[in-house]
Amino acid sequence: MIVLKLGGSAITDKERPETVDGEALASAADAISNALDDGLEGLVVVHGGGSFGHHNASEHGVSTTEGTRDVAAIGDIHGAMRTLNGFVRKRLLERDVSAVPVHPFSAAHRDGNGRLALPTGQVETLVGEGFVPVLHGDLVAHAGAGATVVSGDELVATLARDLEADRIGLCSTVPGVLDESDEVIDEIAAFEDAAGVLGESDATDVTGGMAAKVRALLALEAEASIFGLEDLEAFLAGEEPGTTITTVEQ
Ligand SMILES: Nc1ncnc2c1ncn2[C@@H]1O[C@H](COP(=O)(O)OP(=O)(O)OP(=O)(O)O)[C@@H](O)[C@H]1O
Ligand SMILES: C=C(C)CCOP(=O)(O)O
Repeated sequence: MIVLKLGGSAITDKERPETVDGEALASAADAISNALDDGLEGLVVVHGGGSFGHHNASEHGVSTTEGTRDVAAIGDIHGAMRTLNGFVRKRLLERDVSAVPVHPFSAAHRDGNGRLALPTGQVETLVGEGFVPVLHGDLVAHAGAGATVVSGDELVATLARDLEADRIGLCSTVPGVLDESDEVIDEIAAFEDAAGVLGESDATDVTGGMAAKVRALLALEAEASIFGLEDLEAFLAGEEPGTTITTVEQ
């Protein structure tokens, strides 16, 4: 089982609100379709927001911890992510990938401590039936806070754990985690290894950018890779491009 996140910053045009990067999304869809044609089985796709979702959430003052009870704001933020989900699935369907939507707002929630609960039975069953579920960063019901943002990275972490993923890939707009000289760091085994260079996103981003990504992946038992779009095909073929987030015995 592979859990793959298509970073919002990789598949959208960050400079323009609610604009897909058509070429980038097409190339991601090509890589996925080719890998399935080559025999890959068991793929779950999660995509982030990029120029969708983040600015809507930011305008409404909503983040992973600051919630809203304003139904118009919820419609706006969730609606933007559904729109992007439609674009992603369309590009996959055009290439005969059996992509189906799974919207976290309808299934997941956070408890009063902000802990995420995401049922994964439907995702597992869909994969078993030959589908490619396509989830997305979203809003979720949050006890005591209304609705808060859940990032695609958090969804990846939960799915990877519950579905016992063999491989986890985060395809972003950068070729990996970069050091002070903008060189890709091959391996990160502890947050301290890269704490000095881990920052937020350059774009409007309510979910914490690269630092949050590395933190979420370090908590997992399986190894994960962070890489750029140009390495998606290699990752799906079994290679470990970009930065590998290694696991520590727990
Ligand atoms: N050390 C670092 N190495 C690489 N990128 C970094 C680093 N520190 C901060 N960043 C920022 O993190 C961004 C990647 O995180 P971001 O959350 O934007 O990615 P994404 O998952 O592709 O997008 P989204 O969150 O919209 O789904 C990079 O574009 C860069 O601006
Ligand atoms: C901003 C929203 C609603 C989702 C963000 O998901 P992410 O881009 O994976 O952090």
